[in-house]
Formats: sequence, structure tokens, C-alpha cells
Amino acid sequence: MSDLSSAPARVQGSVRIVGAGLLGASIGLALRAKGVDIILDDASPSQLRLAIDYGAGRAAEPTDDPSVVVICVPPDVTARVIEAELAAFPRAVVTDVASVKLEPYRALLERGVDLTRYIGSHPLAGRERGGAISARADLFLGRPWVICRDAETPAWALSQVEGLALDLGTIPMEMTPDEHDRFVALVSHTPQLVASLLAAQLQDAEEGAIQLAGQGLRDTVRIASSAPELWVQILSANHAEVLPVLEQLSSDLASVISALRDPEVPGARRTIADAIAAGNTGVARLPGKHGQNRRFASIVVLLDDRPGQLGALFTELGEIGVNIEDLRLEHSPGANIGLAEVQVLPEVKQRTVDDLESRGWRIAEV
Ligand SMILES: NC(=O)C1=CN([C@@H]2O[C@H](COP(=O)(O)OP(=O)(O)OC[C@H]3O[C@@H](n4cnc5c(N)ncnc54)[C@H](O)[C@@H]3O)[C@@H](O)[C@H]2O)C=CC1
Ligand SMILES: O=C(O)C(=O)Cc1ccc(O)cc1
Repeated sequence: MSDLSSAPARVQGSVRIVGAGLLGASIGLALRAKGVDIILDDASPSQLRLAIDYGAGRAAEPTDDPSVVVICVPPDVTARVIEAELAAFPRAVVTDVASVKLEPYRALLERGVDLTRYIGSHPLAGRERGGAISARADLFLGRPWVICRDAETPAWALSQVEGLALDLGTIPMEMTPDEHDRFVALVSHTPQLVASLLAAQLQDAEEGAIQLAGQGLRDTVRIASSAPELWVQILSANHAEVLPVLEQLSSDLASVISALRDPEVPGARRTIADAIAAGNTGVARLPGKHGQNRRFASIVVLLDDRPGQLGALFTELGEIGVNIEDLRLEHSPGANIGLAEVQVLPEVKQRTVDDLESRGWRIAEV
């Protein structure tokens, strides 16, 4: 991370950010760390002041002449703000980060707006809670940044948006607005709905069931804390692409329901096994923890629920010369132990387990 912030910024000139919430303030924080002049604007004066207080940028001045404008407002006002910013700053390239790309693009075309200086963007990174208060400079590190340009996009404009994406530590990926919306329907919009619908089943669950909830459920429902106001906009705007994914899911679910009505019926067990096996094949395609390109090995350490345990674990890992690549903590309310899942390089895993055990640490699952 220090390498990224110490490298000089690729984006040239001042960057104006409209919408100083989670995305806007996070972009501001990351670019300011590279010395970029960040101008913030927001329809809400209190959000604007908060983002400035957090160090995400400065208030706009009448003499501002930004070279890039990044629009980070809710999807349903994105097209209107793009149009206004293109008109207000005739030398700037204008981009936006809305989670849907086709609807704002179509709306602008229908209004006859000249889109030569507009390039749609979408960083595939976020958090469940919006607002500048949730902003983080490292929000985008290693995540894809979709860029939707067209044949008329000038090279200077593309290079500014690519520079912005690289300055934020993302991986720029070019695609059309149609492709983008079809892809995110599968990998972002449907998962949000499924997580929400599953988590909704917990609302009236018995307390005993809630106490048993483990990491599997938490992994599956994390994004269920997302804001309904934002998601109703995203899902309505992309309904045409989300619908076929949901219909396929509904048909697969109906098959499993039918098999579970009577698992003794010939073929029923196979339907259930096929559903789980198809999931194995799907998840194996994902880079990261459960799928291909798995970079790190996982060690789960049991921690007594008392002060200093985590610090002691870190210190001892340092003493045995092991770098922590990633870390996840799990602590169920009422339990007097916690679990620290430490990711290390695969080649040091066995040595780490042996050294930790010889020092008295309990390894839960290797
Ligand atoms: N939340 C997430 O995880 C992600 C969100 N996005 C996209 O980023 C955009 C912003 O989302 P968040 O930062 O999460 O929302 P947010 O609610 O944290 O921030 C949006 C900000 O826009 C301001 N705003 C609303 N209308 C405005 C207008 N007409 N002019 C100026 N400011 C206005 C609001 O006052 C608010 O401060 C959305 O289009 C969303 O689809 C993209 C990737 C991830
Ligand atoms: O929290 C996560 O994992 C997300 O996937 C957040 C997110 C929400 C909306 C987007 O358009 C992109 C990313």
C-alpha cells in the first residue's frame, strides 16, 4: 500500500468529485494521499462538510478548472448530474461510478447530450454502509474498475480515466455498458438479492438458531446489511438483466424443493447432489479463497476471550518470522473463545502450524 501512495499520480490536474458519500470520499482520500487537488461537492451540505473534515478534499471555488469530474451520486440522478457537469466544465473528462451503466448512458443519448468527453466507470468495490463516515482510502485496492468508452472517446480522455483507476489501485477493464450490466446482474445484483432474502429468514428465527450461526451463514449474508434506498435503484435500473438470472435460480430452487419433498423418490437424491456439485464447479471458477488462483494457506487459531490474545498471536507470528497476508476474526456472542483465521504463504504453512502448536496455541482447522 505504501508503494501505491508514494508513486506519483497518473491523473493530471484537479479532480472534482460530485457526491461526497462512500464512493466519492473514498476516491478523494486515496487521491489526496498522492497529492492530487480534490474538489468536493454534494447536494447535502452536511455530507460535504463531513467529507472535508475526514480529509477527502476541499470545497469548490468559483475559479476551479478541474481536468476530471467523478460523479458519485445515486444511480437515479447520475445522468442529470453528468449532463450538468459536462456543461459546467467544458475542458474536463467526466466519469461516474454508478453500479448500472446502460440506463444513464441511454438517458443521456435520448437527451441528445454530446458524450465525447463522458466515459462511464464502475469500481467493483464497496461497503454495505454509505456516507463519508464509511469512506476508506484502500477501498478499491486490487478490485476491477470497469471502463465503458466508445469509438469516439479521445485518447486523452481515456488516459485520464485509466490513470484515475490505476491511481486508486484498481485493475481497469474495458467493456460496453450492455456487457457490464449483464455481468453485474450475475456477480453483484443477484447475489445482493439472494443474501437479502436469505438473511430475511432470520428475522423471526428462534434465539437458539441464531446462537448456532457460524461463518458459513455470515459469509453468505454479509451484504444483506446494504442500503435499501440504493439497491432499489440498482435492481430497477438493471431489471432486464437480473430477471433471467433470477428465473434460472428459481427453476433450480424448484427442482431442489421438489426433490426434498420426498428424497426416497428415484432420482431425488441425485437432483440434490447435482445441485451441490454444480455449486462446487461454479465456486471453483472464482479467484480467491474457495476457488482457483488460491494464493494463501489458511490457519485457524483458537483464542481465549481475554485481552491481549490477538496481540500475543501477532507478536509470536512475528517472532517465528511469518508474515500475515490476511486476517479474519470470528467471535460469537456469549462464546468464551474466538477464532482468528490467518492467511499465510502456502510454503510456510506447516512450519507455522508446528511452531504455533509448540508454543501452546490451539489450531482449530488446517
Ligand atoms: N455503495 C457501494 O458499495 C457502491 C456504490 N457504487 C455507486 O456509487 C454511487 C454512490 O454510492 P455511495 O457512495 O454508496 O452513496 P452515498 O449515499 O454514500 O453517497 C452519495 C452522495 O451523493 C449525494 N447526492 C445525492 N444526489 C446528489 C446530487 N444531485 N448532486 C450532488 N450530490 C448528490 C448524497 O448527498 C450523498 O452524499 C452510486 O451510484 C452507486 O451505485 C458503486 C460501487 C459500490
Ligand atoms: O461489499 C461488497 O462485496 C460489494 O459487492 C459492494 C458493492 C456494491 C455495489 C456495487 O456496485 C459494487 C460493489
